[in-house]
Amino acid sequence: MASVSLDSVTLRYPSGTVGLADIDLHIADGEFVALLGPSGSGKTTLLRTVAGFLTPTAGTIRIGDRTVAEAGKSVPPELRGLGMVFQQHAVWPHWNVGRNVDYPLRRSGVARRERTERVEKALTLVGLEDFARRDPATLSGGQRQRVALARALVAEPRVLLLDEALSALDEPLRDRLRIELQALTRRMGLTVLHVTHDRDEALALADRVVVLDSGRIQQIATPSEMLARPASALVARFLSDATTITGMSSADGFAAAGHPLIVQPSRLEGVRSTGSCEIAILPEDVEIAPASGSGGRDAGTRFVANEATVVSSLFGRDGNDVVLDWDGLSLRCRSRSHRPVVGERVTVSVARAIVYALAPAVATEPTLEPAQL
Ligand SMILES: Nc1ncnc2c1ncn2[C@@H]1O[C@H](COP(=O)(O)OP(=O)(O)OP(=O)(O)O)[C@@H](O)[C@H]1O
Repeated sequence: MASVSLDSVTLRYPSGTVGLADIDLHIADGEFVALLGPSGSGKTTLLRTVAGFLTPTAGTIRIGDRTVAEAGKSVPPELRGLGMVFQQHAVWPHWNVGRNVDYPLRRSGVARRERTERVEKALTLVGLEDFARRDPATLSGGQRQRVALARALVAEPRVLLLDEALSALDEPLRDRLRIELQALTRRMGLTVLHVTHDRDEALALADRVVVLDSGRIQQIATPSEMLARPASALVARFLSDATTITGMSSADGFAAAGHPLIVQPSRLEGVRSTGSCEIAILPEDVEIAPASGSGGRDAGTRFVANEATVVSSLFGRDGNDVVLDWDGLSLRCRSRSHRPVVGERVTVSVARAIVYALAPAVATEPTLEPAQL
């Protein structure tokens, strides 16, 4: 097994698009790292650069103590000692399962007897020990993906690269394979780099999660750290469906720009300077309760500043996923006790908000319509 290090890696496509910008990432030997990020953020580009299908424009990549990419030098993928599994089960239909798994060993000229043993061992690892003679066409999606995994593992890779490897599978099969994948890779002590667009999957499997945006690393952290302390408003939005809003921070707390939201100082975390800023409110930090009376605009005249209208209310195992329209602000909350109905008026209070500094260019002056929450 081996570590993977990227130092100042930049990749610019011939079209001029920046795929990766100044990436510094060190994956320890035996670590499971998940790459997350919005569509087009550079996840696949990063994985393919580590794999050797793309050559960085600048920077260095090391696998173990070997430099595999640096200015003017790129070791081809087949010589990097990697195993790879992609979203589409790349299993050759005209070969039986055993032959599919045997392929990397035949290609590297491993002797027949050793190949037989290793194929058997790899199929046993993924729970397909009786499937060597099966025609891939007779397998389920999950079984075909296990064949792909066995073929990646048979060559005893130093690092396993997974590109949306479970994404084409339906639940609950996907859930089962997630469990198997973690058990297997931890037992083998494999270094894993796993690209996924599934936030829960990344958080569930990884020792550390990397969030990318526009080819840049936004945050590297353990799943629990990242959930509790997202490094930017973007990470909070992307990872936790946080609501973000700009405004002014002062000793009196936060006052939103053009919105009645006020958050008391004791409920603010993060950057504590005064001036223009952005806050992120996680869904679990919004508290709602049925509004008293008819709520909202009293007889069409009095505006009740901390009341909102329920736009949607989805049932969830960990609480109801509720979206509110609060004076034009779409606010997402997770309500454990109360499942409101669409159109209902509720009172809103914010238990915690995380403050982020704003770049001066995008700072906005607040229009204050204070409401004490
Ligand atoms: N071959 C290419 N030529 C030019 N630009 C490319 C190429 N491949 C990707 N890009 C661009 O590089 C950026 C990163 O793309 P990439 O496929 O790595 O994103 P991603 O995070 O994997 O996205 P998704 O989740 O949609 O698969 C995007 O702006 C994309 O349009």
